[in-house]
Amino acid sequence: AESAASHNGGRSGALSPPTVTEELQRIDVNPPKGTRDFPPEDMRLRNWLFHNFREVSRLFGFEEVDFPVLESEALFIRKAGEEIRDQLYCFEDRGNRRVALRPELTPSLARLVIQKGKSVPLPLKWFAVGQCWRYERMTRGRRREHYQWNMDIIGVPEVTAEAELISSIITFFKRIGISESDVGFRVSSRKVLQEVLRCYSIPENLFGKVCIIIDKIEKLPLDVIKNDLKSAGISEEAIEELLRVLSIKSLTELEEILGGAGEAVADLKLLFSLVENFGYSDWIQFDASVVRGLAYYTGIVFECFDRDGKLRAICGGGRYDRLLSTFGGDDIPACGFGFGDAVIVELLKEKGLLPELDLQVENIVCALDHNLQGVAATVATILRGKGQSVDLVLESKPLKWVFKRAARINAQRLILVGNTEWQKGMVGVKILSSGEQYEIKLDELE
Ligand SMILES: Nc1ccc(Br)nc1
Repeated sequence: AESAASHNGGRSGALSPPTVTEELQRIDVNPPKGTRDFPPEDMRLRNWLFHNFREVSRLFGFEEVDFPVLESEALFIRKAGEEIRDQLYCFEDRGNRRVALRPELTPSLARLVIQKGKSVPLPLKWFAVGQCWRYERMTRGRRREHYQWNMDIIGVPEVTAEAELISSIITFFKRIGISESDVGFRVSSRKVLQEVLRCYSIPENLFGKVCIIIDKIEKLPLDVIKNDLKSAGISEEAIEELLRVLSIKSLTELEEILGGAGEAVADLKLLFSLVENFGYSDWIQFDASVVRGLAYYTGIVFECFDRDGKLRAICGGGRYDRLLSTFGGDDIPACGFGFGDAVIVELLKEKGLLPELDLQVENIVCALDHNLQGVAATVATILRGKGQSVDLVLESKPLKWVFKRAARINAQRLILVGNTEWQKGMVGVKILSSGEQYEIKLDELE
């Protein structure tokens, strides 16, 4: 009954035929809305992308870290009106804890740095590649998950850290064939806004909220921005000055307006000179309107854009010197960036730079007679022991089927185990690209 049951769809007990509804009850085979599967060809591209993320991180001496995709919701509750908060994928677990699927990696990194405390001497150069989530109403049909590459330097107050991070991103672009004619960095500092707000005695605790409002300046009508700033308690005069400063397009002009004594101008001048030392001046430009949409940035901020203007920001980051102390940690300076796995693929498609990543198996091994299946497995084990990939044919199949599979998996070599050859301790080898074939002793196979 048991074996028969296994043949009627695994239903135990009476051998009644499946009812119509049971047969029609096929699960939804698509992934949840806004999420992606990675079948082999997509997984090869993702692995190629992540390999380049990790290779650049290694070249810059960064250590890989990771955190749970599920975090306490409290890590992401900030009161500055950020989109990331509005779209938090959060819920109450069975222990009545408020938890969230992480929307970004930086708060988790800050948590781990505080947890490690003095046991991890500064500076820290950590990187992570992790899936991040948002719950957005599907009306906009956007994704709800993406993978982010994050690089963070913890414990360095100087802008040499930001220069290093920008250099690492440019190194990544160069590795995959993207040049300064394809993309650029818009760079500014939140200290520009801070110095304006201070001139108008606007309290520091409004700083984050003002930045989040201004970050939407390209997406919302100007009068909405002005109303939001007014509602946040910013005077009309201060609003006019803020908007004037945000339209500045050169450091020289910025210095004329803010004066040369402030940190904003000093930081930006030093950053641009450091980036020039790397030979990367053509990659970056000052743009006072760059503020980024995360409340915790306190200094240099940057984002990378495609010069054709067809895509959303490719990556972005900046300095966040107060984040650790807001979590109750020491006052440790930090900066970092996030680089998503989706826009970069759109850019590579646009530029015809997607890599050719075919499956490649070195050997397909097949027993010509069923009684030689064990020998075929031994041949596979020997080859694998030599570091060679082997697709072992696991069933009795006609040779035509084997050749068809060999072509589909792009095998380089067909190893045939047949009685005639095996009597002599030999196996048959066929090089599938040239058609060359020969017999060889098993212990000479390499
Ligand atoms: N933060 C975030 C998370 C997930 C996606 Br898709 N985009 C942005």
